[in-house]
Amino acid sequence: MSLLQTEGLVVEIAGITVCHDLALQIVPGSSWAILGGNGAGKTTLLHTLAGVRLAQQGEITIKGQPLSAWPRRQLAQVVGLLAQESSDPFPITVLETVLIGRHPHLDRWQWEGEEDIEIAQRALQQVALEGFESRMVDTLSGGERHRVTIAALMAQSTQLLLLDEPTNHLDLHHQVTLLDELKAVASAADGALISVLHDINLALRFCDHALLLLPNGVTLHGPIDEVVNSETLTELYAHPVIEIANDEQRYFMPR
Ligand SMILES: Nc1ncnc2c1ncn2[C@@H]1O[C@H](COP(=O)(O)OP(=O)(O)OP(=O)(O)O)[C@@H](O)[C@H]1O
Repeated sequence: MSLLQTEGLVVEIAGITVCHDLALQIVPGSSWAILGGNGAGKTTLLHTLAGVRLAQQGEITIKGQPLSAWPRRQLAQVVGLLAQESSDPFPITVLETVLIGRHPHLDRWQWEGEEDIEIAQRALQQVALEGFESRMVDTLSGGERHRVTIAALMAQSTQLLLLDEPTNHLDLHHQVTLLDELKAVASAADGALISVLHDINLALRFCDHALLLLPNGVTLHGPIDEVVNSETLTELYAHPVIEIANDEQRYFMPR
């Protein structure tokens, strides 16, 4: 069964059609990239798939059940969203922040238990922040803060991971290792990932499928090796893109 499916999906925002009549099928084990220029509507689409905003038309189903029929708490046990920016309205430690990821798994008045703390600590190890548990998040660097947010998502233990620019603020090493870790988390849950990415070469490395958001709601989706090439990328970014290949991998660069 698909983890996520869309039928006839129409998403619009601010007079822009993000997608028109989109039929997607996201199955366990797959890793999707959403690609498009600035303002194409990648975040808007991701938020629509997460149930944070409503589509103009069409159906979204999660594990065979309409998205709108999922109670919020149960949905948060299956679908996790890594938003582009996080805010810290009050003083909070790293461990407390990661434990927020456990809330969908707790009853309304239940405190986090030993197992939740172990899960949170494991997530901090996965983002290479062990030892940071009692640090206040407002003292962290941008990259460290972002890794805490990723750890909270990992601790949420969902099958479907929706990632909005997961490599923001991360250096080259952490881009690669954290995408590896996120893939491993999804794989261990027999799940899938959908990532908004601006780096085509990271998308080729970590994703097996791609959804391209072209102008006027036109979309192109399928196996990444079939839909990503210099012609489609040149159209997507309205900028000439060239391909360079070796025996193992294709790379794309702006001309
Ligand atoms: N709350 C809002 N009110 C009005 N317009 C909005 C709002 N949110 C987004 N938009 C507009 O909708 C369009 C799509 O925004 P979105 O953030 O989904 O694009 P994106 O593809 O993720 O962009 P980027 O690559 O720059 O992050 C943009 O033109 C944006 O200005």
